Amino acid sequence: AKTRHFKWEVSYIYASPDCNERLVMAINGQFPGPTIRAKAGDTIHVELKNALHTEGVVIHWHGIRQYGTPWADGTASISQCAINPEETFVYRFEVDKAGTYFYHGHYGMQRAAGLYGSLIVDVADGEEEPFHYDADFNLLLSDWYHQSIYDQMVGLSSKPFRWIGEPQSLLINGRGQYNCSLAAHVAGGTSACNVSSKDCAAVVFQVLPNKTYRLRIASTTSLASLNLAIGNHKMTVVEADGNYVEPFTVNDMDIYSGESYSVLITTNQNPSSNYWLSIGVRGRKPNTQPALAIINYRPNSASKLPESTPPITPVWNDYAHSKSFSYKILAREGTPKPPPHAARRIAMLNTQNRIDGYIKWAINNVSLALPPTPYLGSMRYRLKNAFDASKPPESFSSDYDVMKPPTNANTTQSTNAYVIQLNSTVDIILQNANALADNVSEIHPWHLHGHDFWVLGYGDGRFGEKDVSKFNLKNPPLRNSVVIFPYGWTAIRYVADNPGVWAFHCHIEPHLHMGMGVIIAEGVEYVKRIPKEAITCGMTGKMLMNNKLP
Ligand SMILES: O=C1O[C@H]([C@@H](O)CO)C(O)=C1O
Repeated sequence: AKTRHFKWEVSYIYASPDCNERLVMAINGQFPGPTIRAKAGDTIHVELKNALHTEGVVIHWHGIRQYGTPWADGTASISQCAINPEETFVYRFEVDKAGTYFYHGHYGMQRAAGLYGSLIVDVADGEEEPFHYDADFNLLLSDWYHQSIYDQMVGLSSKPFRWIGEPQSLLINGRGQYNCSLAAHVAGGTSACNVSSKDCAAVVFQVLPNKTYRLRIASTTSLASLNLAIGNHKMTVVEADGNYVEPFTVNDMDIYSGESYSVLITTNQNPSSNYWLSIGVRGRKPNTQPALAIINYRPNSASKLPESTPPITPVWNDYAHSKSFSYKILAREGTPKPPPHAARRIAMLNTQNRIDGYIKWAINNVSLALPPTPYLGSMRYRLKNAFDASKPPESFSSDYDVMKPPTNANTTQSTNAYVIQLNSTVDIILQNANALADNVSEIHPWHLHGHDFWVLGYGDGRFGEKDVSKFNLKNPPLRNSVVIFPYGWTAIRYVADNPGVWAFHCHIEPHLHMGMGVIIAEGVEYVKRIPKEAITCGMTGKMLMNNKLP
């Protein structure tokens, strides 16, 4: 195994991801940031310099469990202090499992400003993937707003509330089209794109006929749930979130923010043509053009536009279609199985609420607020009053009607955390509900830091004790992200085997900003000495200054 060294600088640059120039957060002047490619067992060493003028920054390595390095998880106020301008922080961690990952900002809404990139882990030398392919491609999917993230954040925390609305464009590897279509010549009804800048030209994937390609697809969208399809080609899903799944073949797939997949495609179509790859919006009434990329069968010219129309995204609220995809995802044989029983079950009700007229999201009526001192340090060194020491609720009222808006929408904000017994097995039931408006319940993709979990099942309506007997303990997929469908529930199980403090939250950037997440802590007393640079702020900063490191 190798140690791979990177020297990165985060700064804003001018770029035109969808042919409209804006400030974009970049790494070493690149947007999206550089792709990290490593082998399982390698150590990644990133010296991250904050070259922003007046704000802090952190980077989260999404899907990497950070065994033994919880301070490298890159979550501001949770695992570390935000890195100040001109300062450098070293992220050093092992990538222990092959798979398709990515990294992104985890401070304020910096992810939505463009702070993201791919992290691909190949199998270790001498190991083989359990499927064959000739070459692979990365597709990092995102959505893009023309409004700055400051404008967005202020709007979300203003009274009256100003919702950010739907994104202006969808991006594939940082490139998209705003209010126009690359396929206007065949699609009709849309205006043709004037792709004047290379920043926003069509992304081209060059292939040879009769080969098999692995598409590594990850979504780091701020808001949008996506559907991806390729004209004339079927896709065989083989990986989800860095875990192998039992292969299954589909014409199109949904992908939610925070998820990653690998699919295999075979280039067995008429080789004299090129084909569209399309991503469009699911789960919210779309007001954003699909993004298109070109599968370019060599030796055709890449600029030869496909003659067929791009695949059409399923209707946004066809949830049956989305569910049928999610339900097909099962563990590949050989995947570790869940323990047969859980020691604790936490039910988490997801609701939209109000505090003094400000709109929030809450879990069991607690809307997450982050403390000035990162939990990892304040818990490790047992500092008093660094955060709310109360216990967050284990469940919610038995008469809560998830099909109706909350009868009492008033919520409370708290920095409290779930403390989990080290090495215990925990079930979490994520329960969706009606939002503030009548007849509205939205998709929320939840992401757990520091662990993979098993997805034991999904259901419609309110979860009940009878549903426990339907849990899939035979071949539940291992993942780090999972969706809850409108008015439905999702059950997960995980083993709390990673000493540290971890976020578990909705991966929709504005929803997290509005409090949609919880903090879980386990075995913090076993965390080895935390690098001082990670905790030199707030109360841990004072502790270090007083030379009181226990
Ligand atoms: O958090 C959200 O707020 C709006 C809406 O519910 C209130 O304007 C919306 O669509 C969200 O997802």
